[in-house]
Amino acid sequence: MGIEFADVTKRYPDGTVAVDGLSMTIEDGTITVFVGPSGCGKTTSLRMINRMVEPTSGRVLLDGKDVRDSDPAVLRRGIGYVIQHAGLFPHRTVLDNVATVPLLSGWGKRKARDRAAELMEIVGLPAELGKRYPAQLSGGQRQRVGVARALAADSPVLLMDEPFSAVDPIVREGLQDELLRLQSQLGKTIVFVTHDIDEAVRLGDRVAVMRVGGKLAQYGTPSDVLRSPVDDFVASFVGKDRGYRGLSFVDSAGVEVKDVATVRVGEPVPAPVSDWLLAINDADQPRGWLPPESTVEGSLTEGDLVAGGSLYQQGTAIRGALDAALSSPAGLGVVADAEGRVVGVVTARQVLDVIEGRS
Ligand SMILES: Nc1ncnc2c1ncn2[C@@H]1O[C@H](COP(=O)(O)OP(=O)(O)OP(=O)(O)O)[C@@H](O)[C@H]1O
Repeated sequence: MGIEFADVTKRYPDGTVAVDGLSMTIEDGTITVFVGPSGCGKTTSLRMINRMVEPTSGRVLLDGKDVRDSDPAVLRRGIGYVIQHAGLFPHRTVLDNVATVPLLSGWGKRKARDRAAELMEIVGLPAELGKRYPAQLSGGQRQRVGVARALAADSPVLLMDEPFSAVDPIVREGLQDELLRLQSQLGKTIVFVTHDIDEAVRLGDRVAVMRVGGKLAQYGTPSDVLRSPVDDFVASFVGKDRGYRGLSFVDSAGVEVKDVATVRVGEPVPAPVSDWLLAINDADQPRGWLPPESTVEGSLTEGDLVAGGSLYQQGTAIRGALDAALSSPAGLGVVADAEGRVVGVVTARQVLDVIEGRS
């Protein structure tokens, strides 16, 4: 089910223009991510799809039909919706929260609960939590219940407003992976809001970068946005490509691995530090990153370092290379051999080039 914004503007009663002349088409079966700084109109745009917010002018079309022609309650029942603070029913058990929509759709209690149990497993919740009440869960667990509940609706359109923002990075990555895996099976039209560009390029088939004032700054594939930002705002939002050069070779997955400047923990650091330096230990394993402009008195200690991102092990699935690049504070994904020794680095752009067959 595709979605179209046709010159949509939303001005709130106090005069705030939250969305200004938005025109874009969201393709059926894709994940489209609205990303941008706080207050740029992402949530407002999302809520105009299910009529929680009505446009001041312009039209929102769902499957070619103006959403204003649908009864809001009926429209919302047919669209899954996940929000940051999951909005669970406090007096229902977790299992019954997840089973809400199947029950409303007339499934028997048993079947609805079986499905809910399956969904809990899918989002990584232990079965025994099903008997608890939402207040007895951590924030991250509640969030996963919210995702499971929205998936239970099994609607062709899923709206997700910062669904993973409140969970810790490891859990968040797991949820992102689950979402991608589910999406590869289900092919829903997912509209996802985040302020996190890494999350946006990781999840999005298309990324819509918005700027404050409710204007669409750029709309394209993650690689379009990373490779060819249309202006300085988008360029600074997606982060600069640090253009590393050096000796390189091509990994078995086709990624060109470049040299990286390293410093060793326990040894003095030559001044000045003008770029990110990768800190390694005596076994040549990565320990973290030393930021530009750092001053280190005496020998380098782990306390001087910024924690590194994930490691990409040479020859493993290329996805890991992208994760390593996107999760690295230096924008450089660390490539390691089977013993965890540093081989070199890759950038997200390089990996995207390989994925797209352009290099
Ligand atoms: N009900 C409202 N009344 C008045 N102004 C509002 C209302 N809701 C949102 N706004 C304003 O509209 C603008 C866009 O808000 P919106 O929540 O859509 O942005 P956002 O990009 O989702 O931000 P965030 O990432 O902080 O949630 C902001 O300036 C916000 O203050």
